[in-house]
Amino acid sequence: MITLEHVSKTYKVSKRDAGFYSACKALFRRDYEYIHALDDVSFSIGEGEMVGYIGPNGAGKSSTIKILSGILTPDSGTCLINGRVPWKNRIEHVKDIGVVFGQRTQLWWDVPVADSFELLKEIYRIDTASYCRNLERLTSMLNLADLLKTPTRQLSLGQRMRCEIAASLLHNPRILFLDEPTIGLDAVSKLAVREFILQLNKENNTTVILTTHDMQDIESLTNRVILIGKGHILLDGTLSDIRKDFESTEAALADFYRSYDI
Ligand SMILES: Nc1ncnc2c1ncn2[C@@H]1O[C@H](COP(=O)(O)OP(=O)(O)OP(=O)(O)O)[C@@H](O)[C@H]1O
Repeated sequence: MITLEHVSKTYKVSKRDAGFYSACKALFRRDYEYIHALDDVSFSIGEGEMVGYIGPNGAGKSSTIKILSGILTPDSGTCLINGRVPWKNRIEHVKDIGVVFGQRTQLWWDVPVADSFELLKEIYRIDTASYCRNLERLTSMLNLADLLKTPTRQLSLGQRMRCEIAASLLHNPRILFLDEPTIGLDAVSKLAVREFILQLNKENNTTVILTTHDMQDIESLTNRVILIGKGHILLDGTLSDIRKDFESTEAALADFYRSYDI
């Protein structure tokens, strides 16, 4: 269903020292630095799988998710999702995927959440019957009834995240990309979000790819983990492959990161 083969991505960023002299110099001559975010990344994920995509800061997780969702084009390599190349068939591809970036919003800041949902209905061209059915189900599962009339800017982080997750699922996607979906949530909201994702996977067989630094998210949601460090895939297995004799997954991961110098 999802295949990524030999994908590499390098960012070219301009660099300059601080200060007026450097700013003037940069007008005439720019220095560039190349950041190899992904280097020969390959994996495949089957329908209905729940996979944790983990690694330290700057490892390349978000870059991978952006490539999988069609936002970013890799420099080399191939990616096929349900037979489509995400960055080439974007319009068709977005109908199949839902994306939640925990640090960004897809809701319009100043309008009530319900209006954002209506806009998404038009953008995704969701027919009215399925929209109403999905909205009703998501409202009850994520406990949104009291939030729908509130403008996004007035929601707490946890409330907003529940609305973000609902927004990403209104069009019934077969694949859900979650990039740190529980960041900053309190314990109750975390549990509610986890429970919801489990239920979604069980009932709809939705494929879920989850990136997070929260090992409890990984432990409770996924049975397969792909570990990336400095743009390379280091491990594709289970949490017990990482954990081995360590007391906690965090300790095992820290040791793993140290041993790979990542
Ligand atoms: N738009 C960009 N321009 C330049 N460099 C970028 C850009 N986006 C990411 N990078 C760099 O690419 C590398 C991988 O970044 P990425 O955001 O994919 O990592 P990540 O694993 O998601 O990190 P985190 O856990 O901190 O979110 C980092 O070194 C980052 O600085």
